[in-house]
Amino acid sequence: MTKRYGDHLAVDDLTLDLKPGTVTGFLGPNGAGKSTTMRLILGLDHPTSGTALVGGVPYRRIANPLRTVGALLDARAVHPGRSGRAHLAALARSNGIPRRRVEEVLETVGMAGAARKRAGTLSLGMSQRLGIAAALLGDPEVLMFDEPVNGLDPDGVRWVRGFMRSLAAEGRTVFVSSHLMSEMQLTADHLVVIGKGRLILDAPLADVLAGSSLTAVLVRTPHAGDLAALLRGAGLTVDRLAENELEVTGAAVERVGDLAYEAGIRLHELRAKEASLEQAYQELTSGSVEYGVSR
Ligand SMILES: Nc1ncnc2c1ncn2[C@@H]1O[C@H](COP(=O)(O)OP(=O)(O)OP(=O)(O)O)[C@@H](O)[C@H]1O
Repeated sequence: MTKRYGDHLAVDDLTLDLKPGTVTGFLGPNGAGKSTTMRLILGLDHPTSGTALVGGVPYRRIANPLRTVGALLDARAVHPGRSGRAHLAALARSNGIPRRRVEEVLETVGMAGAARKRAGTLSLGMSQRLGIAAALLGDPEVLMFDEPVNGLDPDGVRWVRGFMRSLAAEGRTVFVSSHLMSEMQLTADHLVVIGKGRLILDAPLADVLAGSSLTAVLVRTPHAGDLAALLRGAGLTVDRLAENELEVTGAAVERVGDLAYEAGIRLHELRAKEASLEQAYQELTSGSVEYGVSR
């Protein structure tokens, strides 16, 4: 899809395929086009060119959309004078969803006790929970959340994380945007990164972390000199951190272990030191075009 506002390209020739059974984390700097992409998928805005399909169908053609796609874009977009329960009941009625489902989702998100409060008086965290409840109402196969942990306390953050994982484990397609790299590292299986509306990266989380130049293998051995020479000979980059400690880049932990074993070099420690997603993300979005699109 492409979305142009005047001469500003908010989404620039973006192609994505979101898979069931997966939490796809959607990352990008402010103004990158994440919310716009979600709005385009939900038919809240029209792409300038291209299409978004949900299960092969444009959102606007889905008969009971809440039963197919649940979304939380803006937790405060609820009538402030209505109770959480009344809000959910209205949504259920207009989408042919049985009334008992309202109590179920209130229970699921842990706000049954606050269901009578007017939406306008809820804390941001409780509003987020109400928004998640609304997204779940139709028991949809596809769930989209724009910054769902925004405003949540640590307990709430942990709850959302576990919840996203369990939705994906049930085979649902979960698409979630966030600014919190550390959070995505714990939540997502797959990452999509955009910058200035363009796709920068579309890859499994594990590949992103492994591909970062900051990912290294740490080795402790009484024969650090011999091992360093051996690994350099095999084309790897080796830093000697201490008398008996090396940091190796350019190979996975298995390769380093195998090379040492074959040369009969005793190891006292061998472990992968993963780059944090934060670091990998910074490498990716540092603005250089040479990162381009990679899969
Ligand atoms: N209705 C609109 N009219 C004009 N410009 C818009 C409109 N909606 C979004 N934009 C612009 O499109 C770009 C992408 O905005 P969008 O909200 O999708 O980014 P985002 O990645 O969600 O950002 P954030 O992380 O800050 O929420 C921004 O430059 C924004 O100003």
